[in-house]
Amino acid sequence: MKDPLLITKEEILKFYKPVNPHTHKGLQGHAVIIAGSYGKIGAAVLASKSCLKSGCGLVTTYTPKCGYQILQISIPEVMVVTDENANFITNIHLPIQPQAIAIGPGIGKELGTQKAVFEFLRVNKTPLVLDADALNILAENQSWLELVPDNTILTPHPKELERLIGKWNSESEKFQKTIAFSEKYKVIIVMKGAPTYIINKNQIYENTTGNAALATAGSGDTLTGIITSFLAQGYEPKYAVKLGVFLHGLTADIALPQTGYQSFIASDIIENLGKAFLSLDH
Ligand SMILES: NC(=O)C1=CN([C@@H]2O[C@H](COP(=O)(O)OP(=O)(O)OC[C@H]3O[C@@H](n4cnc5c(N)ncnc54)[C@H](OP(=O)(O)O)[C@@H]3O)[C@@H](O)[C@H]2O)[C@@H](O)CC1
Ligand SMILES: Nc1ncnc2c1ncn2[C@@H]1O[C@H](COP(=O)(O)OP(=O)(O)O)[C@@H](O)[C@H]1O
Ligand SMILES: [Mg+2]
Repeated sequence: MKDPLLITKEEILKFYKPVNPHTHKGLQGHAVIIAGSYGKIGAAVLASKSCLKSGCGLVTTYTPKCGYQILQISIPEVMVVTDENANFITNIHLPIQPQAIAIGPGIGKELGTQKAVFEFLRVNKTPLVLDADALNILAENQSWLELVPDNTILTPHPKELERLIGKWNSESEKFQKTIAFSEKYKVIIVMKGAPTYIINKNQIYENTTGNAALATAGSGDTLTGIITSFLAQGYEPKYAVKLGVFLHGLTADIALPQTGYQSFIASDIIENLGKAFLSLDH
């Protein structure tokens, strides 16, 4: 295994694009977040808000009917399209053509949702981020991975990774299996953890930001929103993923002196995105 390349501010600044003063929301990208089910609409809220707060021009969230008011009231800037089902997603129909789509946070594994994910993957050609239950559904239906576009970004935590690639007996076996999976399906894998690694075929990158404050519910959901935002803004997947992982971790490093480890919650990631961006501009 090659030594990982470090994701540092210096590396990020090689491809980071400051916002063009003449841009408008139509140029800043339109992202769709497919997320949520009864009791887990918070995952949709966190992913959608972090997507908007990372510079995406327009965000549409696709969620079951029970998420409609929650989303409209908690984030008025986000547009909402609802599924025909009240409590979970059963049939994904998007009335728009976005530049990037994320699917998975909080969607659950109901049979109807599994079928909707299959139908979606069968027709979708848009750059994609797969997280949480979308990964769990794919782990149980591995042949569907053939439907995933090249350079799709997968963001498993260790348990989700294990469901996808099987158990490992050592760290080096974990990397070997993840590299093999990335090569087989031509996907980019964010191996979330402390630290987070990015596996892009046989390239390995190690993130240098973040701390244990991120060990809190919904912090992965916000990472999904952030990466999807950069994909929608036109960053190539290999750059969207590095910028997303780096800034996500940086929010926790910035917040730590104020929040300590214990009182930091996923909403603090979103709250500190502004300072994280500003630190790239200086
Ligand atoms: N507010 C909302 O709406 C929220 C909604 N959410 C949504 O809920 C859904 C279920 O997601 P989930 O990740 O909680 O459940 P699941 O996939 O069974 O994994 C849990 C198991 O994995 C392991 N594990 C995890 N991390 C690990 C690590 N770093 N290192 C090592 N092990 C680790 C750990 O296993 P253990 O150590 O306990 O054996 C743990 O028990 C999903 O759709 C998500 O988006 C959540 O985002 C929360 C906020
Ligand atoms: N101890 C830690 N140090 C650094 N980052 C961490 C730590 N614990 C968790 N994280 C980060 O927090 C996020 C957790 O993601 P995930 O488990 O999917 O959360 P959720 O599903 O609740 O949103 C990942 O980005 C992971 O790297
Ligand atoms: Mg998660």
